[in-house]
Formats: sequence, C-alpha cells, structure tokens
Amino acid sequence: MNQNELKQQVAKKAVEYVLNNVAKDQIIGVGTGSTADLFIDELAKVKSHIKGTIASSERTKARLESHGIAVFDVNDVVSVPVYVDGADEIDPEGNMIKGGGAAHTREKICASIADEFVCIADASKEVAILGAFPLPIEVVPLSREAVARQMRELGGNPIWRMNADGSPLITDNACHILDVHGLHITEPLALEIQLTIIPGVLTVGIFAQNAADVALIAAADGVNVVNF
Ligand SMILES: O=C(CO)[C@H](O)[C@H](O)COP(=O)(O)O
Repeated sequence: MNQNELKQQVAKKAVEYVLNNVAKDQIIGVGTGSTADLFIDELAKVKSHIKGTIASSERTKARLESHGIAVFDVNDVVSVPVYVDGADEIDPEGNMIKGGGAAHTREKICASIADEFVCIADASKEVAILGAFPLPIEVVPLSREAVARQMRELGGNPIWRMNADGSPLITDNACHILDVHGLHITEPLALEIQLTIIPGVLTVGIFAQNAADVALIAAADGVNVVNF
C-alpha cells in the first residue's frame, strides 16, 4: 500500500470517527494538508450529519465550500467537539510538529477551541522524538532575521521557506515561514513556550499545548486508534 492509499484509508476512518463520536448538527474543525484534503472529500459524502465546519486555511475553506459544506468564521464559534487534522510528526505522547503546509497558526487556533484533537496520519509520521522534520515557525516578516539568529543560538539551522518559483512563501496571515533544521525536541511543551515568546514569532509548529487526544494511524495492516 503506498502513502496515498494509507492517507485514503485514514481519511475514511476519520469520517467514521466523526459519525460515531459527534452528535448530529454540530460544527467540526478541519485541518490542512493532503490527508485533510482526503478527509474533506470523504466528509462531503456524509455532510448532512454536520451543521458545518471551521477551516484552518484558505485552501481548506475553498475545498469545503466546493463540496457545499458550510464554513463558519472562527470568531462566531465558541467550541467544536472535534478538530481533525494531519501532522508532520507525532511522538508517543501525542505531541506534534505541524506547519508543513504553512497553516499551523490557524490550525492551532482551531485546535485551541476543540474538545478533542483527532490526528490523522500514516505510520511514517510516528517518531520517538520530534525534530527530524524541520520545525516551521511563522514569523512577522520584519522579525525574520532576528528570530533566525535566536534559532542559530539554540543550535538550529533556520531556512526561509520559498515557493517553487523562488519567491518568499506568504502565509494566509501575510507572514513568512522559517523551517528550523537540526533540533532534537526532547521537551516539546517547554520549547513551544520558549519560542512562542520571541518577539515577531506568530506561531511555532510544535503542538504540545494543543497535542493530539486521539491519533488514527494508517499502516499496511489497517488503521490503529491511539488514545493519549
Ligand atoms: O500541518 C500541516 C499543514 O500546515 C499538515 O497537517 C501537515 O503538513 C501534514 O500534511 P500531509 O497530510 O499533507 O502529510
């Protein structure tokens, strides 16, 4: 089974999870990325079960709306029962690195108002310690070099993320991304807090404060449900 087939499998399982665990006519949170895209396509088949969604990116909002699924402004929603999203890495405690799709600021906001974070991933995303995947940090453009210097002082190697055409990637929040290579994140929550208070940092891609509550992990022999 290739990685895309695993993602398909976990997307289906996540819809099953929503149907079994979320009462009818609720608003649910939807993440961003290739796994989340497949989840959206599966969700569309049972869209009458939900009242609508909150979206973690413009990309996700457009895909949801293309299926006729209502998207609410996060400002108008107090809480959601579940937030379903992928991850770039997930450790044995449910801490994650996210932001490979440059959407982690809105993802963290959506996760913060969710009763339950349901992480959907294939088994290649499971790691013992976070950090092999470069840590995305969304920064206010003016602060980029100052933040990069602080990352170097911590032993990381920050790379300014570019688009395929060589232009700087601009996020949904009009900010830049630094991908910090070479970190070995043994204390995810402490590092998330430490980096979050650096002036100019909008959002760090460590999800420890908003770690996964449940992970649906697709492997060749099926989808494993992990409760943290
Ligand atoms: O954090 C994310 C986007 O900002 C994604 O959830 C993460 O990059 C995983 O993506 P994919 O499902 O494409 O592997």
